[in-house]
Amino acid sequence: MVVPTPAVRTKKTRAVGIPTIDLSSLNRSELIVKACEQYGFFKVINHGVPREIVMGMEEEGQDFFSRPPIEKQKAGPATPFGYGCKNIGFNGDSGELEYLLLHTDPVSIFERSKSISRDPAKFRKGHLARLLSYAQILSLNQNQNHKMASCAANDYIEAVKDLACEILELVGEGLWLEDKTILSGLIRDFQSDSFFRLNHYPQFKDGKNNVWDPHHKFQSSTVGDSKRVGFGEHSDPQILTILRSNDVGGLQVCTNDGLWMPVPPDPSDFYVLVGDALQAFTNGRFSSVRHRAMANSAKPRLSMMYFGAPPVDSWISPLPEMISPLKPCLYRPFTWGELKKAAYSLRLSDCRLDLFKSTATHLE
Ligand SMILES: O=C(O)CCC(=O)C(=O)O
Ligand SMILES: [Fe+2]
Repeated sequence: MVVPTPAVRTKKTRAVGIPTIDLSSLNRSELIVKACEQYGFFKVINHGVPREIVMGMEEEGQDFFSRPPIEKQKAGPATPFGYGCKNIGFNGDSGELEYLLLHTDPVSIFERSKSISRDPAKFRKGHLARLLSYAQILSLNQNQNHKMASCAANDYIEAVKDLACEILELVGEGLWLEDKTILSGLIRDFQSDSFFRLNHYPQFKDGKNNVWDPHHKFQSSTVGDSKRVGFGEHSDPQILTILRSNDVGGLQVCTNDGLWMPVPPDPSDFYVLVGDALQAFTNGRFSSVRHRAMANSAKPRLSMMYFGAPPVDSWISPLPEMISPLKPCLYRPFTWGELKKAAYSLRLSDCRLDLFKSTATHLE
């Protein structure tokens, strides 16, 4: 047995600039690497994801969460995929939110589609990934405009997956990796274990003073003094997260000096978060960003996360280019399945990557 390090906690907040990367700029790969090193977090603009695709997904998400609980529960419990309310994970973490967690892996969704669809043969025609997600959304929508919903989800997932891959290829370029597609290849893999998550944070009626006002800077007291946690402090275990929210604030990221930085919402752009797996691949040159979402707004917040992950059996270990006599290998090789299992068996805020350090203390 190995013991994870307790999480760093802090109550302070501060407003500082968020690194913003123009994906059409010439020096984008250097800027991405710099942002991943300094913050493990950045915003991308000029990303090329069409607005209609994003808005289509937002509408479907809003429609889903506006339904009565009994309808939402038809998506099945979120253990691990489906609809969840307040409970996060399996170990007692909770927050002021409801969510829908979907697997983007075509094979497992295909399996699920057999028990969902009234006409499974229909699902076997055409491109699997498209048809399979269709099956999941169909289960949520029953007889309602499910075709539209399935297209919205598939289009969105495809678009953000492409964006994640483009960013990972730029990371490969910026790090001078011999194979620039080594990381993107993992999430493009047919068996990639990537997830898609929609979080809905209901409005907070007493939170009038805490509404995000785009015309004013965050005051340190605005978010820092607000106690309602929507999604507690954690890092994402996957390679990379592509996050987008409606125009309501709540996301905060933890800086290297342990301060919470409020992230202004920007419905037209995406935020990118380095996950634990990328920290391991880069031998700690990038750090996964600790983040949380507060739920203090007088308006409901809807966020959408694409978590880019490798196939369950694929190995994660520091890339050869990241190792040198001065930077010895920090992590032993492990599979994504092992890291995921560690994440499921620990609390949300635990630093599960510590379990895989070369020097981790093994307690028998
Ligand atoms: O809803 C958000 O803005 C953040 C949620 C989050 O960090 C997650 O689902 O992993
Ligand atoms: Fe997260």
